[in-house]
Amino acid sequence: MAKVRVYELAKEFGVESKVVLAKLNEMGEFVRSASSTIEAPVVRRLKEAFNGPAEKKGGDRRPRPSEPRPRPRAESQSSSPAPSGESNGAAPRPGPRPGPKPAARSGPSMGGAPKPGPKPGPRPGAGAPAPKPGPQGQSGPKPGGNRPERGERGERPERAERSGRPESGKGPRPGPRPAGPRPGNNPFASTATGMGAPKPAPRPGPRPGPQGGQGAPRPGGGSDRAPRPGGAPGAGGPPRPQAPRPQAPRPGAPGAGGPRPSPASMGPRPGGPRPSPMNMPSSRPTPPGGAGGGRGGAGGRSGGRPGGGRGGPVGAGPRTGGGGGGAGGGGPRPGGFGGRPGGGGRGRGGGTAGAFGRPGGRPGRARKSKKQRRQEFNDMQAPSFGGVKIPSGNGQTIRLSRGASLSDFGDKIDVNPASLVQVMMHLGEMVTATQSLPDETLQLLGEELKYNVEVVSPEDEDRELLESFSIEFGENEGGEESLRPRPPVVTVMGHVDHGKTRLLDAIRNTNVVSGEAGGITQHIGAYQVATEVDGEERKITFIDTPGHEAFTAMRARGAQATDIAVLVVAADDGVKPQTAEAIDHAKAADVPIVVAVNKIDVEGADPQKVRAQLTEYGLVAEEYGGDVQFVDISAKQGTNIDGLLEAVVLTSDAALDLRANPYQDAQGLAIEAFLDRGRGSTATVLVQRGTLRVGDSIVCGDAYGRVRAMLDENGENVEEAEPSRPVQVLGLTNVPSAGDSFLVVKDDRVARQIAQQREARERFAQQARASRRVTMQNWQDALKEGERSELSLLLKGDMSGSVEALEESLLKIDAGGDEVGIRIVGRGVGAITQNDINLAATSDAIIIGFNVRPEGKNSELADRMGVEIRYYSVIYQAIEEVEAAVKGLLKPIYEEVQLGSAEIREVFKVPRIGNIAGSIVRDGIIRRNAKARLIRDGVVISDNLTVESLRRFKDDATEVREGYECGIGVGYNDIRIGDVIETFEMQEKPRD
Ligand SMILES: Nc1nc2c(ncn2[C@@H]2O[C@H](COP(=O)(O)OP(=O)(O)OP(=O)(O)O)[C@@H](O)[C@H]2O)c(=O)[nH]1
Repeated sequence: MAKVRVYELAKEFGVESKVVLAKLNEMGEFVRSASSTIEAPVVRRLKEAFNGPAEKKGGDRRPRPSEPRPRPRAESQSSSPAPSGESNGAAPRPGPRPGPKPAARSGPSMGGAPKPGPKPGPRPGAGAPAPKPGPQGQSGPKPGGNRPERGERGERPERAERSGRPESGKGPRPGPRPAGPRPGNNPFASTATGMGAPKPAPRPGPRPGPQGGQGAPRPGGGSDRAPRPGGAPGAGGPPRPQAPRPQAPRPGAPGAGGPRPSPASMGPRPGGPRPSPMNMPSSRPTPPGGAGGGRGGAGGRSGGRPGGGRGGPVGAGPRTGGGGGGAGGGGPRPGGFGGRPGGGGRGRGGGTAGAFGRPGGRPGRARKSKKQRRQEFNDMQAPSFGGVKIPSGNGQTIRLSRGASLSDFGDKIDVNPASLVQVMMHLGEMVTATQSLPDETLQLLGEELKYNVEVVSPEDEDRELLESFSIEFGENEGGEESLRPRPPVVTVMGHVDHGKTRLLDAIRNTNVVSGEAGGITQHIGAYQVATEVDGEERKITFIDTPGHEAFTAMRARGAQATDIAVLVVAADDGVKPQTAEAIDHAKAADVPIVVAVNKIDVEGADPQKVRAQLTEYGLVAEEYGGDVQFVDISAKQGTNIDGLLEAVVLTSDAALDLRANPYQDAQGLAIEAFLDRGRGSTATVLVQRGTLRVGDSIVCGDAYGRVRAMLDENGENVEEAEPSRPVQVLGLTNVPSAGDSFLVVKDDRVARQIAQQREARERFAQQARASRRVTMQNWQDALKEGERSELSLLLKGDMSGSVEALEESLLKIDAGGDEVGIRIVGRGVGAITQNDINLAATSDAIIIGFNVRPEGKNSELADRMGVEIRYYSVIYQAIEEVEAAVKGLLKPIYEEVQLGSAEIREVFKVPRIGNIAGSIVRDGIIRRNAKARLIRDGVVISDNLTVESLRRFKDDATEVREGYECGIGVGYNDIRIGDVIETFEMQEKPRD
């Protein structure tokens, strides 16, 4: 739903804007003025708030007799239970009910009161019985009938006055507003009654309806009541928007709503109102109530309500007694179906529609605005997905963040996420509204609904964020003339123990230019060295974190810091698995490789063999005609380190054009960062373009601040850092993450705003990840949803013995046969590392930490990545908990549970949708999306059906209860009058 303004809602609810504002306040939504807009979710809650109370209180609310009805709507809600009489009228709607007039009571019998009624509530969905006017009549007879509320709402004060009956008042009409809350099933429910009506005579009189007797208090019915303005629930049911207000009754109008054109044609049925096809607007069956009314003289007329008329008729007709209707028959309610004035008694009133159709009343009055008609048309056109009607798109593009949920999707297209969940079920995917979804799923849903879904990556989002500040990240400013050469940035990769760390140490100590050895005393994550090549001093920057993990982690974040990879291969060991992996990663990043054949000092070392092996990976040495530099070295002995540096420089010159603009504001990447107790946030950044200076305002990830000081790898202060220079920056507000980009902005305010927006984005993303996090607790849900059938664990312990014992015990857990299993995706000794968390995240595993804890900030990392870590120090406790979780994983056993059945009383052909069964619920409830079967003469004609659509009049209903009419679509066209639709659902059966 689109945003609406407060005054529009007020109009819809039939109250003053300040009442809505006050209600919003109560709900914790602070809205400034009547012209402020409200978000769709709030509108829904507000509607519930206005309608809901009515329902619940239904009975009570009745207009208090005495109450004058000041503001009709408002009051209605507050009003106390009106005397019975009033109840009748009460429209379910929110509308304020006019105060019930004392008179109302008269009708006690109608009682709406009587009924247990309590639930007068007009709640729409509920199907509540209530208000239906028509029903009154019928319902009157039926117990259900009592929904006082409706009546109340329905009426508007004025009307009441006119009518002279105070009582009538009750009905404050719900509303004049068209949009009025839909009463759910009820308003028309009465109608339903209508159907019922035909049935055994309704119970006549019994209802205490205030109004006269209508028996039922239902709105519609109440004879006495003054006509309710359109609202009368009774008849017309809830005040539908269109419903005409009751104006004075028009004489001719048949109370009942006059002839209803409706298709329904159920006409034949005696009193019954015709069920209009549920769906069809036009057809609504007449409201029973009306009927009743019809009879009741008075009531009949009441029909006065413009719109209402119809109700009267129908119902009325038939149920005479019932209705007692007289009462009201329809009385006067204006709006409702109630009879139109004239029509009162008669039933058919102006051409109204049938029960399911629009309210009676003169066509003129009921005339809908263009907008309403268009909306209605659109609704009818709305495609049905799995029984849910959702306005489809027109190929519009909607942008969703990577990992968005159905809830996010719903917000973008103004559709309730619950409907999207159903659509996904229809598409064969069980997902929850808040579950983060993969790109393909979002796109699939978009295709189904005819939207072009564009999933935006975090990098794109960040680019857009910066663009909103007119900042471009990642490009050198200016033309060629502003570019200057910059040193290559190198990462050392290779198999375990092949000497990467030793090589980085050796390079540090071989600063050819400075001639210093061991001068570097600090590890800051990267360092720069100088070497002479062809008599020229050339600098090289080394990332001081060996291995391809950091390299790939950085790339995974969209950051590429490395220009050249040095692949270390031990000459005595040759190519190993991680050597191959490193090659793959470097190639994937399109980074040239220089091979350092290490450990040539070791006996048995065979550098040529390494060259030969690597040709299989596409790395062919220059001496063999290839373009890859191989340098034989000994990191341990410091042999040929400068040869390696030279090879790096030459490769850089040959394969790369490393230039950057040093004259712009600095941009680059955070290599590593930590919180220093004395100096605060300390981040090593690699400047990629521009020059970073002390005093610059910078933002790095979600950290920002002003550069207070910069230090190099020797711990010395640096005033400025040019491209490819790594420096440690002090002055950030918090600690950024490795791979975060940094940039200098014009002032602290911009830095803060960018950082805050990034932080908010990350928080949302984190919430999304956390919502899909796999935990011991949500395993059962995951299993039920068919997402997984095994519990994956990663075990970490303080000793290999305890890890083995734990694994052995866990694998012995009897999880219930083959249904559910335990899978150990990894095990190890020592603290929980980043790799453990990565592995657990990618395999949806839970980490079991036995006497160990995450190292460093890995606990936060696990949180961010949605990985649960459970800590134990007693092995039995771990086993017990895992066992409990696994047993819960046992797949549930389902059994069929009957929900209810409905008899088909009319078949409506709806273009493009198929046949809809105009039915009356005979027992239980009919619930949308429930499974169904079609039974004809006791024989199952079709099984495996689904209640794809369920309507009460024009409104979609979630469920419809016994005694009410509804339109049911089961996606099966061979349905006939007299067939029974039986619905059921599969419920989980507890295991023994
Ligand atoms: N003889 C000899 N030993 C070396 C040489 N380079 C490294 N080593 C030894 O090999 C072992 C592993 O060296 P590291 O530098 O830790 O290897 P690494 O690749 O960093 O290992 P990981 O950090 O585990 O991946 C150490 O004992 C080094 O002393 C070398 O050139 N010659």
